[in-house]
Amino acid sequence: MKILNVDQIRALDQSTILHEPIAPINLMERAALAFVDWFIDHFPVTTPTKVFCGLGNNGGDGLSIARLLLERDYPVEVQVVRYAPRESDDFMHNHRRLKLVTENIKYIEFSRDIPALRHNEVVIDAILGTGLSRPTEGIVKETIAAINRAPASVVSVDIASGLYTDQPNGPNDVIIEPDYTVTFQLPKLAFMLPKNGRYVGNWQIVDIRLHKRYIDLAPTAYYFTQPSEAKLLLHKRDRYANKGTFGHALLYAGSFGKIGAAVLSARACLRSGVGLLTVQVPRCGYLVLQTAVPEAMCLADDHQTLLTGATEISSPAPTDFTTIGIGPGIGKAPETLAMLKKLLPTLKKPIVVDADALNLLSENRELLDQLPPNSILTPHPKEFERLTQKWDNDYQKLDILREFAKKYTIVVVLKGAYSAIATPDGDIHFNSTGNPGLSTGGTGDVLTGILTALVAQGYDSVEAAVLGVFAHGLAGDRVAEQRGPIGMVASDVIDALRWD
Ligand SMILES: NC(=O)C1=CN([C@@H]2O[C@H](COP(=O)(O)OP(=O)(O)OC[C@H]3O[C@@H](n4cnc5c(N)ncnc54)[C@H](OP(=O)(O)O)[C@@H]3O)[C@@H](O)[C@H]2O)[C@H](O)CC1
Ligand SMILES: [K+]
Repeated sequence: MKILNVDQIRALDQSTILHEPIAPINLMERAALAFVDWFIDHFPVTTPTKVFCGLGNNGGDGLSIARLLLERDYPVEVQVVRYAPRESDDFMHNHRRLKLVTENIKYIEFSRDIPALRHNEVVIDAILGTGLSRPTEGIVKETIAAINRAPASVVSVDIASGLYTDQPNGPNDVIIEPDYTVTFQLPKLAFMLPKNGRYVGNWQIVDIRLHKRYIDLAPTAYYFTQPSEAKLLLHKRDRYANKGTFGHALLYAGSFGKIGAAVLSARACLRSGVGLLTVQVPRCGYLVLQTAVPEAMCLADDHQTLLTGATEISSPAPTDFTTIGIGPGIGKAPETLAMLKKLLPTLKKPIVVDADALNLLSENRELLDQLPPNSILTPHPKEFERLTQKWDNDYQKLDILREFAKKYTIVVVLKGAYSAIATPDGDIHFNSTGNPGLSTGGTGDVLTGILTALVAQGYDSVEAAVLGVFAHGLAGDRVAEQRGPIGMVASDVIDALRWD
């Protein structure tokens, strides 16, 4: 699913009006109906509801929503925030239609006009939408602040009033903090950014049948992965395939006290369809691996407690493997750094790099140029900051992410909510699965195993990252459904992985 910028959203509106064709007021009515269908599924007809309307089309939506709810016997009061002397044409049209249904339309011009809001009420926020062009001020700001202070539930129409669609807000901007945002047709970039969480709430898309051709042709760098899109990436298995068909992966993982990371990444790799797996661990981990993951072959490093890359038996060369995953639990010992320095220049095929292998790269940035093209790095925000720089806001973070992936011709999975996958050609795919339960030790090791398995099976790196991150988050969602997010452990995620 594409994420369009505010100018494209406006052009999409116009394109729909022109090509369907449909009168603007009827498109507004369609949007209002889609919102109301959602609303009546979530709030009973007895719910006291206050609709706060601005003077533009977001406000026009609000007037239409108020009328439709009144026609469905909801107890609705309309509060028009009169922050400017003029209203949009569609606002006026809906204002006239609403007056046919109710006289109970109040106007907020001064602080004293702002109504009290009780805990059992629901506020529908239709003050400002994607037309926001400056920080809220005056009576708009006061009304928003009063709504935020009130105990009532809040549902924002299209986007929280005061939140920019695709640019950073200022630190002191006053923005609605909704419980829900019901947005039209496509997600907004603002919804994808961690710092905006409190200004988005639980967001839902309602389809208002905007011009599909415009969407299909609209250029964008931002995408939001849908289940159907992830499913399309899945390679079908040929009945005559054999284990050699699905690659032989090599994982470098573990150090004394962190052999569990090797176990988790190995098990996840096997649960993600790799044909054969070899895991190189420090000698102290050899018995653990062979016991905990009998399906994996194991190379014991010469060193008792950490990885040096040397093994006493004549093992296959790293380049003999289909792909390599490196990082889970490996630590940052000088000997392990030496191993990484020796390994990287010999590799040509994409590898998966995580955890302390990333931190070693951060401390030795000249190694970044030696990463094989299309390798996949999986930093969490702190690791990414060490790899690159500090950022002032989430939008700047996305620019840094995009430039970094392009500069080194790599795929970067910036983990978090929502995980952002940057590709070598400058796109960013936001993942749509996952939950806070995944913030538990070892889930990163699981993801490394998954991605290594997918690359070993022949998925190109972007496909592997988009599909692997999606499947990882979806497995976490299954676990959260069964047992709640608290108490989820990384092993549960492995057991909940599905590839059908
Ligand atoms: N395709 C769709 O998604 C559809 C969306 N619809 C709805 O339309 C709004 C966007 O409506 P628009 O009229 O463009 O803008 P807003 O309603 O968000 O804002 C109205 C005007 O308010 C002024 N403005 C901007 N910032 C502020 C501010 N901080 N304080 C006060 N006023 C502000 C600005 O006008 P100016 O001339 O003052 O700059 C805005 O134009 C979208 O969000 C949807 O709800 C359609 O209804 C259906 C299709
Ligand atoms: K709004």
